[in-house]
Amino acid sequence: MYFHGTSKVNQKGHLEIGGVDTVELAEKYGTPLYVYDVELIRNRARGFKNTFEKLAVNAQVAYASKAFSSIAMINLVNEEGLSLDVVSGGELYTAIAANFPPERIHFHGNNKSKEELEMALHYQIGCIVVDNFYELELLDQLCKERNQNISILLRVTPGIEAHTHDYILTGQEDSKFGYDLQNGQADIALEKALASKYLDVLGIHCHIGSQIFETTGFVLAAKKIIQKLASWNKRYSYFPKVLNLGGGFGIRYTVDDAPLSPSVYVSEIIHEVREQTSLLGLNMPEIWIEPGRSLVGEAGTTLYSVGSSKEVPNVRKYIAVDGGMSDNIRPALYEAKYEAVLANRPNDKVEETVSIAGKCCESGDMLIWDLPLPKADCSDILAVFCTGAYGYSMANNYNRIPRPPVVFVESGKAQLVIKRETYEDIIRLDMPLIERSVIETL
Ligand SMILES: Cc1ncc(COP(=O)(O)O)c(C=O)c1O
Ligand SMILES: N[C@@H](CCCC[NH3+])C(=O)O
Repeated sequence: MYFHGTSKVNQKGHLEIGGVDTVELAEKYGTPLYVYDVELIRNRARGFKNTFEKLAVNAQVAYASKAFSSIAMINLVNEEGLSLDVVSGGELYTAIAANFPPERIHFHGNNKSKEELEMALHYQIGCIVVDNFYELELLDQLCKERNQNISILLRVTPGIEAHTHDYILTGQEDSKFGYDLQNGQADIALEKALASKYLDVLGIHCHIGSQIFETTGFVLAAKKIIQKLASWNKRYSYFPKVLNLGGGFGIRYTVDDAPLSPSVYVSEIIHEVREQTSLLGLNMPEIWIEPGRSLVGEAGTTLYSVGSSKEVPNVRKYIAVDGGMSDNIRPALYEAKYEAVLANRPNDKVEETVSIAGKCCESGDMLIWDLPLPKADCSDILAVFCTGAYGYSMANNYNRIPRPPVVFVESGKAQLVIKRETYEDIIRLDMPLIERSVIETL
């Protein structure tokens, strides 16, 4: 069994994370429960930052908070001196509520609303990553009304097909995101942005996709963009201060995944940018990246209580847990694979192969197919590894299931950072049906 970060088997024979016994965590906070290994997150953050420092490159590492956003998480990101990428008013609101310095916030999104852009202007955030012509005009107009300037990055799609699941590809030509680098759209966007009195074009952004295991896509994207920058330099006398190459660095969910270390991704990208810029006689821009999954994914473990089971003779055995697609929709959405152990006896001999079902009323609510396990029953706790990214952040209330709490563990201490939702929370926004005669017409 592969253990991430500080996870190990302790003297009681239980799974321990961050020096805390997970069986005790399950007893204290109940299940399902998301547990985050804070030391692992810190080490990843430092791994990215230190590589840039060693290579003497001006850089910003921005945590893509869509992977997991909460006030404590944003506090941790701030403690580690990272910047922050937000993609909605809700993520921005969380960052502001966590007292994150607005000047280190970058705002993404392919359809930011007027209200969201106004919010970003109000808080004077570091930059807005402009995605399309509609946004460019809207932002320019809002800045004019407020007589305010804002820094922007232009998001381009470099026409790269990274090797990953189709649903998490973003850098290809046929994508809803960004200005196409090759068909002239990006040139027009730059002309328009440079002509604006209010928009300061700080740089260019691209993000080619997620859960990527090779450097080829990043390197190719960097090369294509720098070649375009050379032509923009000649044509518009414009050269960006910043080149943001996005996130997408892959992690190890299962034995089949072989991610590179942060230092390899970063060094190869920097190598290419240095080579291309010096070849074309250009300055070295500041390099920004936006890791999400690679900072928090492996740090998260979900603890579930084992419940019912069902044997389909000669086919398979289902074991159901007290969560499912409501706290982890990735298997249903992307056929994502996970590994798991029994937290209360991870070293016990494997006796059978079972499939882990969730409790939602949906046949597709399966968390793991064909998992080798000891014979498990309702006295067992199942620990599913690597659920830290896009787990809580994509959790939902399907079947009106309350979302689980989140606990941070570090150096033998546990802290509840998101409470368990209650049934009252579930009906909080509901309004009763009222007499037709008293309903006001619009
Ligand atoms: C623009 C942008 N930046 C960063 C990320 C973070 O990606 P990941 O979590 O794969 O590092 C995403 C998500 O894919 C994204 O869309
Ligand atoms: N939510 C996706 C990745 C999308 C990343 C955001 N562009 C996942 O769980 O893998």
